[in-house]
Amino acid sequence: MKKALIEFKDFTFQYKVQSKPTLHDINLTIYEGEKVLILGPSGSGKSTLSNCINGLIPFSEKGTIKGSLKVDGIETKEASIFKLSKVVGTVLQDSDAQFVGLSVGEDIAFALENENMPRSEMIPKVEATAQIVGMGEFLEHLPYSLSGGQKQKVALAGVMHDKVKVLIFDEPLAALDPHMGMVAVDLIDRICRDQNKTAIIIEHRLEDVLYRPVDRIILMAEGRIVADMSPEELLRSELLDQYGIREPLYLTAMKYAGCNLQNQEGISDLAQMQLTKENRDKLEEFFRRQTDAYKPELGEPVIEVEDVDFAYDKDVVVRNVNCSIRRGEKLALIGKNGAGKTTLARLVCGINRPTKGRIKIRGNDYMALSIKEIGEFIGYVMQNPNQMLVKDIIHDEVDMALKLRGYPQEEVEAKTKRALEMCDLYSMRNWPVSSVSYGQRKRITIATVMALEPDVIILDEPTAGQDYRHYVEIIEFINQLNSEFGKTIILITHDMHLAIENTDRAIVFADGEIIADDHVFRVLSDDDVITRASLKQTSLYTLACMLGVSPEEFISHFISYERMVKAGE
Ligand SMILES: Nc1ncnc2c1ncn2[C@@H]1O[C@H](COP(=O)(O)OP(=O)(O)OP(=O)(O)O)[C@@H](O)[C@H]1O
Ligand SMILES: Nc1ncnc2c1ncn2[C@@H]1O[C@H](COP(=O)(O)OP(=O)(O)OP(=O)(O)O)[C@@H](O)[C@H]1O
Repeated sequence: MKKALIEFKDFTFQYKVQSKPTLHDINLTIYEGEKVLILGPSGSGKSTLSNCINGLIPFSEKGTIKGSLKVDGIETKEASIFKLSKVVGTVLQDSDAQFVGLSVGEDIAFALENENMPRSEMIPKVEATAQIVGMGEFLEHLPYSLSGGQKQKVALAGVMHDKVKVLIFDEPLAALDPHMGMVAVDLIDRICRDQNKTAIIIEHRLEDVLYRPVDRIILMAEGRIVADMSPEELLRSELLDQYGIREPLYLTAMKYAGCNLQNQEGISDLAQMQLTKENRDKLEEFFRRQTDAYKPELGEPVIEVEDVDFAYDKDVVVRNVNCSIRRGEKLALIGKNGAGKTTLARLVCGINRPTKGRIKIRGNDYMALSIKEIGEFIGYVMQNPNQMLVKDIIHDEVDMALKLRGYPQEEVEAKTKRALEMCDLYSMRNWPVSSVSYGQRKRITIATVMALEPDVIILDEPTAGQDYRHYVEIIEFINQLNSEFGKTIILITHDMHLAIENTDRAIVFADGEIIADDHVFRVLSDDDVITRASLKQTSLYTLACMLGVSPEEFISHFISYERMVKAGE
């Protein structure tokens, strides 16, 4: 019989600063060697649950525990965080908070140094590990000089040599490019199987995590466990819908086609799934239905990037970039980690200026404009909310830029209230920023930028860390800004699901250069671009191949059909 490694019994936890418990009556056993996925809406207590397992609660985050939690036989509230760190390793949601070394190499070597491994043995191990996550050339680099995804890759490499029995991954995929996301899911799978480790994965991207099988899915809502079942059972149930979890794209397509999911075997593993005759016929019929391709109406160019290069010191990281973005466009900047997407966004906002070439805003060279002046026209929501937040209270954070710009008090209040309401934060406006979850912090930064009502909005991974309800709200809100107010939207994202459903054009980056600029569905049907830019096909592509129809046409049809369904809602 398998050994119980993590045992919650009638466990309740209340943060010191909260008036009610965040976790209620948790009864949960996780066995040695299991791979468990935790799903649940934002704020449902997923990170709190995992921080109880790794000991951050109650040692760093104070509060009251009732009931019992044993990890490898240790009652956590009676142990030290040092003792628990020998059993549990964590890849945190915020990779900035994760770095312990002064360089990439030192960081990856940390666990090995703790074991006093001789340098001659350690160096090749560190090099090999860095190679696996694609960071072999960055061993000497400093943490601050890495892109968001590069930091996440180092964090993953760092736990590969941990001798711990349990590994927790808190949203490991959010910052990784699509191909690296697949590598990470595979890596986690291999670590579990080869080293018999127990893995707990918290992730909103169900489609991406299910690239490799998981044993169980635990669904949390409002601090309680509401389901604990196999992926197969969960995907067949109504629970994803009921608790607002985004389902994989192929399931959406099957539902649009009217497929019967109850008698469809292998529904959690698309690669192995054998479509029933009935479902195949339904999907083929769905594909034959005619829909009009959607054509957005676009205005004049608002941003023009001409022959732009940019170098940090001597390293040229963006090379010969040319693109023109028109008023009212909704486009995605996609591509490999470290390819230069964030750098381009920073250049367009004037935070950095080109070392060669020029950028025009509304037809004029922007060199004469200050960052503040550019900020009136272009709003930029950064990838990591913790890099943007400076105030203690949510409301003060959102009204700060309006006050700095000297708006009359009444207008400041009205605009702040509107932005808070749009981001579902109004009821929390007087809360301290420090007491809300990562996903909630991301929404604060979106509200901060929205309050200024800029014409162009650049959002760096806007949906990372969001549950589906907030994902939909944010996306609908962004779509509304675009369709009703003609705002130009630029999404930097690794989420191909998001790009396919919500943008009309993708600019694809690889190694500092633009390698494609076309419709999203066309880009995602081009094998060469996918490989060079470290992208991946969505499950719609796989489904089209199973049906033997053109993936490009199938995806294009799916997008038009979905827009028609949404327009009718
Ligand atoms: N350090 C803290 N101090 C006080 N309250 C906290 C703290 N961290 C989280 N909470 C509260 O606990 C609740 C659950 O937060 P938690 O981070 O566990 O949610 P989550 O399910 O991981 O959410 P997300 O998907 O947004 O990361 C939140 O509503 C939050 O207000
Ligand atoms: N402050 C800095 N100093 C030196 N190099 C930097 C700095 N910031 C970024 N870089 C480097 O510039 C390159 C481009 O980084 P950028 O953040 O633009 O990539 P990205 O495409 O947004 O990546 P990701 O998808 O991982 O967020 C990377 O190789 C990165 O290491």
